[in-house]
Amino acid sequence: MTQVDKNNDDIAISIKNVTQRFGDEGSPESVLALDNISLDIRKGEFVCLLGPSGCGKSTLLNIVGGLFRPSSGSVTVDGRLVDGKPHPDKIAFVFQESTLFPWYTVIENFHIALKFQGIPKSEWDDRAMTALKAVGMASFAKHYPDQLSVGMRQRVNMARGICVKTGILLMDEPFAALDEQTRMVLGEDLSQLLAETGKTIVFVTHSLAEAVFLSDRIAVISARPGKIKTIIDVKTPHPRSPDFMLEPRFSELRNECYALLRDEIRATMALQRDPQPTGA
Ligand SMILES: Nc1ncnc2c1ncn2[C@@H]1O[C@H](COP(=O)(O)OP(=O)(O)OP(=O)(O)O)[C@@H](O)[C@H]1O
Repeated sequence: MTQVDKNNDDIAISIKNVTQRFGDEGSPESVLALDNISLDIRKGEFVCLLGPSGCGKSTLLNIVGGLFRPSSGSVTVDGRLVDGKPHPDKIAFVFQESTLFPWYTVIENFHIALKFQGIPKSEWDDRAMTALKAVGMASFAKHYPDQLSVGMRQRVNMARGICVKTGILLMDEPFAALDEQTRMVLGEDLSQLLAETGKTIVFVTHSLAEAVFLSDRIAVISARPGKIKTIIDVKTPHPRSPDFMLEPRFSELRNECYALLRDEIRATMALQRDPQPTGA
């Protein structure tokens, strides 16, 4: 399914007919990971990529982030072609594992990211402390990463992604290693930060509840080769409070996502049991 927004000024990321094949077509190791994906993401929008394991969510995120070039199709960010090169002035990443440098303190880790972005030194502390306060970690600025719990490290990691002045944040299962309560609190923090900063966020998750709680739109992706199966509009403004999860609409959307995914998960399991011989 193609989702195209007609108002180009409003579009932060435009993904057009992106197909990704790993390995040479016809060779035994060839994998068609993404098949003709098109999606326009508006400025300030929060879009989740939701789909079964191996459907190509991370591959798509990495192509959008310029970590590599797709086999065919294109991605533009603010109208500029992302040509297999990272654009650290426009796009920041937050990964599942904390990517903090262990030999620097929390605040020094922020300084490095801000320096890399060319932000004047006079702004570093203000920016870092504002972001750390937003995730309740200001009193840990002088700690080293290994003095923090996994959840605390990931809060810092998220705050660092937010404090840099890119308009776009790509988040690949940033809460996957965390317990459910911490995930919920960080989800609330993220919804608040989204409302305050107006960043465009593309977020990969396996959690249906997380997808519904955070997203403006959920792109449900089919089993490999990944295609957009449907787009679900959530239509509740940010910031969202935990009360949103008690609304009947929340359960309805969650159930809708599950109904859409169930067959895809079965298809993935069948593919894993009985892999296609070549090129699938
Ligand atoms: N560098 C690579 N070389 C070869 N195949 C790859 C490469 N990266 C990904 N793949 C394959 O492409 C497919 C999609 O992988 P990807 O990691 O994007 O899926 P995903 O939806 O993010 O999975 P998960 O939810 O399990 O993290 C998988 O079959 C994977 O094995």
